[in-house]
Amino acid sequence: MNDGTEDGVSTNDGVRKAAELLGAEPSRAVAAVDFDGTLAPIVPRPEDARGDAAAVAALGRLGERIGTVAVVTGRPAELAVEYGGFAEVPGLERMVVLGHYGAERWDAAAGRVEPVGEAVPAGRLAELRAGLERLTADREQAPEGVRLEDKGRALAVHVRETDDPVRALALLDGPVRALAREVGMVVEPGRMVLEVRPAGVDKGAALASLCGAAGTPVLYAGDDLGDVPAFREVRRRGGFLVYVAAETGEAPVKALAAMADVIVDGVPGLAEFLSAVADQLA
Ligand SMILES: O=P(O)(O)OC[C@H]1O[C@H](O[C@H]2O[C@H](CO)[C@@H](O)[C@H](O)[C@H]2O)[C@H](O)[C@@H](O)[C@@H]1O
Repeated sequence: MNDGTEDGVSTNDGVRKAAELLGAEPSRAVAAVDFDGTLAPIVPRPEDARGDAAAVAALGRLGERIGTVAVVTGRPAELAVEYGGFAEVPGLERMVVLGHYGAERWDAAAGRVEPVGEAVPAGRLAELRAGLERLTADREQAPEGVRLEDKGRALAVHVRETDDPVRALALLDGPVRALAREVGMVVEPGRMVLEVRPAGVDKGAALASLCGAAGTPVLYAGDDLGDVPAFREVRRRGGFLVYVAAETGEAPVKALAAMADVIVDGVPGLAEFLSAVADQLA
């Protein structure tokens, strides 16, 4: 954890404030975290990402003390459950995973994924897949190292493994947006990635449906642009926000840093923070 002095809030103050908020009504309280870059360290290949054992255990410790713990992610819910290693972790027996930015919900208690809302027709996804395959095979528009991740309901174009990711993103941005428009989907930019996903969902709406009525005490932690709607929703509800600053040397996400109550150093910083909040609640 850093001392959070950039925004004038020490992390110790943050731990105390977060524990006070969640502890005021523990049975109603919600603690939700993003997956990649928050609970799982960033790695070059999406399929190699795994939940950090200390961070997952800390989330479980919170789960033993409050009503709801959740993961809100752009990943398919089932994949986040598998990569997160949530099975058998004490305190996560009732956890919720909201996948695909809220288009899927997995409840640990039921052990299955339910779709939320309308799915994009298979034909449009096939059209998008074909367009992105053509684009990423074209070396004039997609440099060596560009990778396509097929997530079923969405596709992501990754540039982390190219020689110059910033240039690769600049080259791909226009063509990816054009393909998204053609199939009526939207582009979600993230850390070294451009994702094409269905419109009509975001992490703010997902979190709102999880929290329900106003007044639910809520803490949220995230690291990327896709978390901005969740940060806004939590701010609107008077909740507590943790920005997980990148450990990989990437530029900070200013919108998150500006709204955060506390800034922690990467996934290990979040593990330490959640664990300290759980200690205070004990
Ligand atoms: O909402 P999130 O849980 O943060 O998911 C957002 C995207 O994360 C993944 O990509 C990111 O993590 C990869 C593994 O560490 C990394 O290689 C990549 O550069 C990051 O952008 C994931 O692959 C995407 O599908 C998610 O949408």
